[in-house]
Amino acid sequence: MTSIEPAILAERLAKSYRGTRAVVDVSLRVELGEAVGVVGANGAGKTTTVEMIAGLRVPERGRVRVLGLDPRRDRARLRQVLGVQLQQAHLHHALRVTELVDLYRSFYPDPRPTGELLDLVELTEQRRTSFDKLSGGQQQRLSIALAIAGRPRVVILDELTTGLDPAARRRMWATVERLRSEGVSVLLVSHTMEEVERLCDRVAVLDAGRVVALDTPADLVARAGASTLDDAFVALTGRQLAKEPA
Ligand SMILES: Nc1ncnc2c1ncn2[C@@H]1O[C@H](COP(=O)(O)OP(=O)(O)OP(=O)(O)O)[C@@H](O)[C@H]1O
Repeated sequence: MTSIEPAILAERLAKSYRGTRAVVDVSLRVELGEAVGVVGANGAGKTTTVEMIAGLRVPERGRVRVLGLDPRRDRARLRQVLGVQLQQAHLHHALRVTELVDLYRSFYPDPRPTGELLDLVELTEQRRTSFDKLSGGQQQRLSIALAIAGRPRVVILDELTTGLDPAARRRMWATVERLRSEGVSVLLVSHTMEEVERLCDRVAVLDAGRVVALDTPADLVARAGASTLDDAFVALTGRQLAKEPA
């Protein structure tokens, strides 16, 4: 691992599930300290892509490197530098919030303090609540705290704010901005154009398992001859954005 390696390098990834071609050909690169958004309609292949980058799914084709590490060969080292928050957290439901946070902290040599993590995601009041008694948004916020417990250098956030109320969403954005100010590289899957515009340097637009555009938000808008990123998305993919639940 050298310092000149990009944070994330994904080359020509492909993955099918029993005949469904989820990812056909995806390449993307996240430079050190950069935040890249991944947008696309439901089923475009976003989660499958980030799961392959995180080493949670084996690509059928293509190559992934995270800070120069191979997610499969260098699994133990990768765990020390990569934080992953996925759409559905598979956590031990009977454990309390602090127990889960402390369990995750125990995996790392220099974890963030428990109090700081709970504070960042505003779960201090719920610290003694078991995971299965948290609301959906609280579970989501906890999964973000766990993803950053080990001070990762790269984070993958899959639908960071889906299901969060507007105030919680803004706090999550502030958390990502703080990570960025610490030099953390970010790959962020999102359905919210406002979110990627605010948080990301560049945005990859996925459609039917392929990257159809990868550029700064401003250049995507200009290239599509659109006036907003929402409009650019529709022009680039021919699809309406999935509406978030109110
Ligand atoms: N475990 C699985 N088994 C079978 N098919 C799957 C599985 N996971 C995803 N798929 C299919 O692969 C395709 C891509 O799914 P994926 O979850 O990667 O898309 P996505 O862009 O993240 O969608 P969303 O915005 O709805 O989260 C879809 O057609 C989906 O139905």
